[in-house]
Formats: sequence, structure tokens, C-alpha cells
Amino acid sequence: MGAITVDAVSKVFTSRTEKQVMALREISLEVKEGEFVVLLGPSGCGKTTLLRIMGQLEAATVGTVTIKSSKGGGDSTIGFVFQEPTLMPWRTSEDNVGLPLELTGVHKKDRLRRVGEMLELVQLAHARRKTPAQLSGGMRQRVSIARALVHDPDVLLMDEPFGALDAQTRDMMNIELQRIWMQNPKTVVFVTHSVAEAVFLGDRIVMLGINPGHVHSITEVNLPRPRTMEMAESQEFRELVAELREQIGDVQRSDYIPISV
Ligand SMILES: Nc1ncnc2c1ncn2[C@@H]1O[C@H](COP(=O)(O)OP(=O)(O)OP(=O)(O)O)[C@@H](O)[C@H]1O
Repeated sequence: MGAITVDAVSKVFTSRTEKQVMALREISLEVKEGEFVVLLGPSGCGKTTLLRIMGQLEAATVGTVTIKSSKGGGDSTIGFVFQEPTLMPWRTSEDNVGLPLELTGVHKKDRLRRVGEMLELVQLAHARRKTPAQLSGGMRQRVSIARALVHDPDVLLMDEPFGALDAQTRDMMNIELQRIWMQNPKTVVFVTHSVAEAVFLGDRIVMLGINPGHVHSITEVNLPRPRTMEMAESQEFRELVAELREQIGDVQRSDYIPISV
């Protein structure tokens, strides 16, 4: 597992019109080993940008991100899950999950064993020979999660992974993800628009403010695990959701004018 340190990260984008937009300003954040951190905040506050910088898919304009691996030595490894499953349509679940291992030259026998374990973990062993078109949206996302975990990454970065699913499937996937995470502990950073999803999943919720993106607040969720759908009906859960919704409202009411620099 890995610990993530975000140190004074700012990001300025230069658009096609050559106008510069500051998306993030001086974000500092520590994600502890094995922690499940959720990034929450109104549209445009920079959640995806911050996640992409953490995953080295995007460079920070200023500041640094360090991922310290508890395995020691070598580069830290990262698993990604995006809103769209990005599976190869002609490949079976087994072949999609095994792709990262294939690309790094893992021997077929070891690869199949590991892929089998991952498909068991996401409870899709029965669908190993199916292609994405033969799976439901929730099943496709479970294949993506298995693929993201197959190389045993130090951290798992998830950008609205259940945003395209219907409400019922999304609830089920939240329960599933919690089970997978408890069975196979990882450091997770998870982006969402849904306050209830954030409270259900997170150890801590980092609320980003806008104009430009910055850390507005950090909330610890002290509900015991495993969290259940019944728990989501409790007063404590509802109060936390209400408090965070109010915070989002406050953030949104602050004038949003992207800062040009
Ligand atoms: N490649 C880019 N070029 C220019 N501006 C960008 C680029 N990517 C993001 N931005 C701008 O940076 C800001 C933050 O965008 P980002 O997508 O990170 O926010 P977000 O909180 O994830 O939004 P949403 O919740 O709507 O997905 C926005 O003002 C966006 O327009």
C-alpha cells in the first residue's frame, strides 16, 4: 500500500484561446496508507484534475505529489478506475483483467492464476468468458475494478466510477466496493458528486472549494464498518449528509469565476 503526499499543488491550464485558467491553488493533503479518502465538491472545483495529478496523468504547474510504497524500492504503482469502464470490447473479462499483466510480460500461468483470484474477488468468476457487451453496467465496472487491482497497486484512484449507473446499481456497487476494499485493503482516492456515496464509503471526505480549487474542509466519517444500507437511514448518517450538502451550497454560492492568470 502507499501513502500519498500532495504538497502545495497548483494547476494552471492554458486553453486553445491561450487564456490561462487556474484550476487548483496550493492544495496540500496527506492520504494515509490504507485510507479511503473521497474528493467531493461542486462541478468544476478540480476533483478530476487533482486525481489526475495524483496519478501522474497530468503534471502539476507548481508543487509535488509523492506516493510512498510500503513494499519499498522501485516506483509506486497506481490502479485507475474511470466513469467509463474503458474495457476492450473484443476481449473477454478474463483477457481485459489480465491485460496489465500481459503488457508487463507476466507468464501466462501466473497471469491466469492472478486473474482468477481477481474475478473471484469481484464475484465475476462465472463471467470470465464474456465480452463487455454481454455484461451489465455494474458488471463492467466490476471488471474494471478487477483490472485496476490485478497488479496489486500501491494506490487505487477512482474517478466517479459509478456515476453512469442507475441509483439501485450504484448502491449495490458501493456495498461491493466496500467489501472488495475490506477484503483487499488499499489506499483509495475516490471522486464523486454524490454526498451519500461519499459518506457511505469514505474514512475522510475532502471538500474542495472553487475559484480556484482549494481544500475547503476535511470531514472524518466515524461510522463503523462494514457500513450497510440500514446505516444509511440512521440519524447520524443523514445529519452528516445534510451538513456536507450545506457546505456544497456555501461553496457554490461563492461566486464562480475561473481565475485567469
Ligand atoms: N484540459 C483542460 N484545459 C483547460 N481547462 C481545463 C482542463 N481540464 C480541466 N479544466 C478546467 O479546470 C477546472 C477544474 O476541472 P475538473 O474537471 O478538474 O473539475 P471537477 O471538479 O472534476 O468537475 P466535474 O465535477 O464537473 O467533473 C474547470 O474550470 C475546468 O474547466
